[in-house]
Amino acid sequence: MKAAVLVFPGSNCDRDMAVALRKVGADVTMVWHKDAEIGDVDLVAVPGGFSFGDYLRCGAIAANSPVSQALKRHVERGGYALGVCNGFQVLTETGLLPGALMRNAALKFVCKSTPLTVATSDSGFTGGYTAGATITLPVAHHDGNYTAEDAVLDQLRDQDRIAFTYADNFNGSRNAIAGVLSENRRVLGMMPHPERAVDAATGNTDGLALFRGLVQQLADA
Ligand SMILES: NC(=O)CC[C@H](N)C(=O)O
Repeated sequence: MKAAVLVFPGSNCDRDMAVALRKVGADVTMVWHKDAEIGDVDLVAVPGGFSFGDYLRCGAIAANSPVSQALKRHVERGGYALGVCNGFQVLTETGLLPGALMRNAALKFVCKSTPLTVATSDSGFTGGYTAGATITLPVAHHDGNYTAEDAVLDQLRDQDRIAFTYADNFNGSRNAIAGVLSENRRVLGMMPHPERAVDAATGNTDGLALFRGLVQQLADA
């Protein structure tokens, strides 16, 4: 699998993402946000962090970086994209995923490990999990409160595009949504951090199945 990890001023999970991808054998290139081309890759990962200091709205300025136009072209070509935390915020701000991430219900930054339900295993990202399984992943955000209009929520449910839900909906997300898929199921945005859960040395490997599943999916394609 060839992967690119985008890097914005203020990204802080870009290297963790690269480590996780390399762990499952990916050939990883880091791409600075001013680059207008990403190159021919299978996956573009948009990492977590505080791009542009979270000014304006989380992810809003990054969504207007030159590299985000290249990201859109990659997705239009049918490429895979994974946005984690700030990356999920960037994907909603670019319009590549529906909805928005608002301030957490308690208006506090939350940093902890939290249980999630795998809502669908029908995607390249979630195929390595069993639907309905509970996994635990770290979260670290202040704007993770997912919202969308009722019609969008209905569509996400009817099209089986909710990837993960919070078992304990600590941030107030509508329908406890922690991650959503695009219509072609090749773009995933999620607030929890699978890339921080890929090594037993750090106490959790529940994120590994996501990266392994993607490699498997690409190998089978
Ligand atoms: N870890 C992250 O990517 C955090 C995203 C964003 N800065 C927030 O706090 O909501």
